[in-house]
Amino acid sequence: MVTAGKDRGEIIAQLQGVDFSYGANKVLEGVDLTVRRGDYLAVLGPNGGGKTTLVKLILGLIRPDAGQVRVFNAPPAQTRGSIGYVPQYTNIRPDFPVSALDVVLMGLATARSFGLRVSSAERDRAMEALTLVDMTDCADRRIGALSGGQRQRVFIARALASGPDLLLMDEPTASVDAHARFCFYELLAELSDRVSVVVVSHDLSIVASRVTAIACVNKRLHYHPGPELTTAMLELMYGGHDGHKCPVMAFAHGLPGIMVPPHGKRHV
Ligand SMILES: Nc1ncnc2c1ncn2[C@@H]1O[C@H](COP(=O)(O)OP(=O)(O)OP(=O)(O)O)[C@@H](O)[C@H]1O
Repeated sequence: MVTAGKDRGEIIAQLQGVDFSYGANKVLEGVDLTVRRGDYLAVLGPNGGGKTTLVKLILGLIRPDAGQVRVFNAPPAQTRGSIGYVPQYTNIRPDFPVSALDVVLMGLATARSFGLRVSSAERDRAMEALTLVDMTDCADRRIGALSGGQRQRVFIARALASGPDLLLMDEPTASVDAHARFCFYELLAELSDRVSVVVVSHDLSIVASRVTAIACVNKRLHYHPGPELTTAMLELMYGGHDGHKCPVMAFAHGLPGIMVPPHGKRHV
């Protein structure tokens, strides 16, 4: 079901020289990004910086004004099945009458006709996906009765059920408390051995998890192939320059797990 054993390092998604505007509002400019098999990439940036727009481009929901987006070297609209997408958390009615397992089975719905009975093989596949996110105990529980963090795991299982090559998540920890968030990031690190992971987040603490790379987006994209936030990245995200540090930069310099080289000693 998942992609363990495939060629680590193979290019899965690639953006080259991408510009995108909503009308007169230029949101992304000259964006280059390569996602490879085995990556666990955190995409950070301020509100309105263009992170969700980047996600939509990779999903092929919108097309760039300039440059190109390729997924497995094809237009993303043709290779959508290779991406498991976990959208930003949306409220679910607590009395919504579907179980966690039903939700995961929905991830297989495109692979079979709606309305057909679920086969035992599909059920096994859905349970396997729930095992990957450590949620088998909750398979029969109502989705609306689960905590925000548990629900997120079920939505990840739904995205994994069809065996994607890339797990793409937009703000998955919005409704998850600090402790559960740490466990959640550990889970993503474990999953990245089987499926490449790209996580859009506002949460700088993700950098202290086992991410393999960071991309900071604020119209332009700054990529760093390691789990460090560089000074250049913080400047891109939050502004400020030597002698006029913004509060986030001052904070980040003292945050355990976040390594910011001294000013004037930049990684990139
Ligand atoms: N459908 C749309 N039509 C017009 N403008 C849009 C649309 N979607 C986003 N924008 C604008 O594009 C810019 C980038 O938005 P985007 O959602 O990509 O940012 P983001 O980094 O994901 O922000 P956030 O962290 O707040 O979710 C913002 O100025 C936003 O107002």
